[in-house]
Amino acid sequence: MTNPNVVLHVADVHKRFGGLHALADIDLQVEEGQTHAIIGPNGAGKSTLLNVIIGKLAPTSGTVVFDGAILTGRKPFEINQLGIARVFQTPEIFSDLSVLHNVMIPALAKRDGAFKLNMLRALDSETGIRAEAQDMLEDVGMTSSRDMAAGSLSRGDKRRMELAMCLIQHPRLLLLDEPTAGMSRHDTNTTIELLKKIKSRGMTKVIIEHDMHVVFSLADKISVLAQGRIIADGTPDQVRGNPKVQEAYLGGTH
Ligand SMILES: Nc1ncnc2c1ncn2[C@@H]1O[C@H](COP(=O)(O)OP(=O)(O)OP(=O)(O)O)[C@@H](O)[C@H]1O
Repeated sequence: MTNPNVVLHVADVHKRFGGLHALADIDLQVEEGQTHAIIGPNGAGKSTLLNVIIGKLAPTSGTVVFDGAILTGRKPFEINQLGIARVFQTPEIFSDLSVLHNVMIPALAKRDGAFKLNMLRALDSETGIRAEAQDMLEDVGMTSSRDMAAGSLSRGDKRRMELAMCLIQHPRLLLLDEPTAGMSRHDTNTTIELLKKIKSRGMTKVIIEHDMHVVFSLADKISVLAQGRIIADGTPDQVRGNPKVQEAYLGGTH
């Protein structure tokens, strides 16, 4: 039976790269308001799965349904417009522009349907979006960096800025690809607190993460991928106690 709380359903998805079966038989159901972590060893298929969800890769077979709409076959910007935003492993930012302007651009692009070069000229006249971008920067604790060139930020601050760039789009589903990669323990803990704050507002999140401290601090549900298949699925306690997971992942080098 279909669970009415499921907002994202990856149904029977396969992805082949030539002879490599990178995703096999993937069935993933993400419930509204939950933080769903996808973990697994290197090469398990996590990024491939995320890329299938956001429309960057077409599955070989199977479908992805978000909030009743079939995503399969749609372009990444169309999927973004339906309410899915992604925080990348490597932030995509405009290095020469200020932090504030970087946060304004996704809001303008969403409003106008696509990014246009003349947006850069119009940035200062967009007072409403400017005020909202300032609020987002306050949320991620970056008000004092507002006028700095984005390229001069530390790695941790770039990632926090990118989170503000996603939040300003008011996504229904936020996809996070290793949000704390390369961060110090202090920045990691700040990011965990920030993501908990977002969760308390009811935003649904799918998170790929290698750091088990982050996963177990944030996740309501965990799906474990190994060699392209989901080998376990459940609450953190269920997954932690699953011998298959311990063998494939937790007991390994991670
Ligand atoms: N575009 C591609 N063409 C061919 N093979 C690919 C492509 N993208 C990924 N693969 C292969 O698919 C498998 C899954 O890769 P993927 O990057 O999804 O794993 P991952 O779980 O995200 O790994 P990591 O934790 O190292 O980022 C790997 O064997 C990888 O080499």
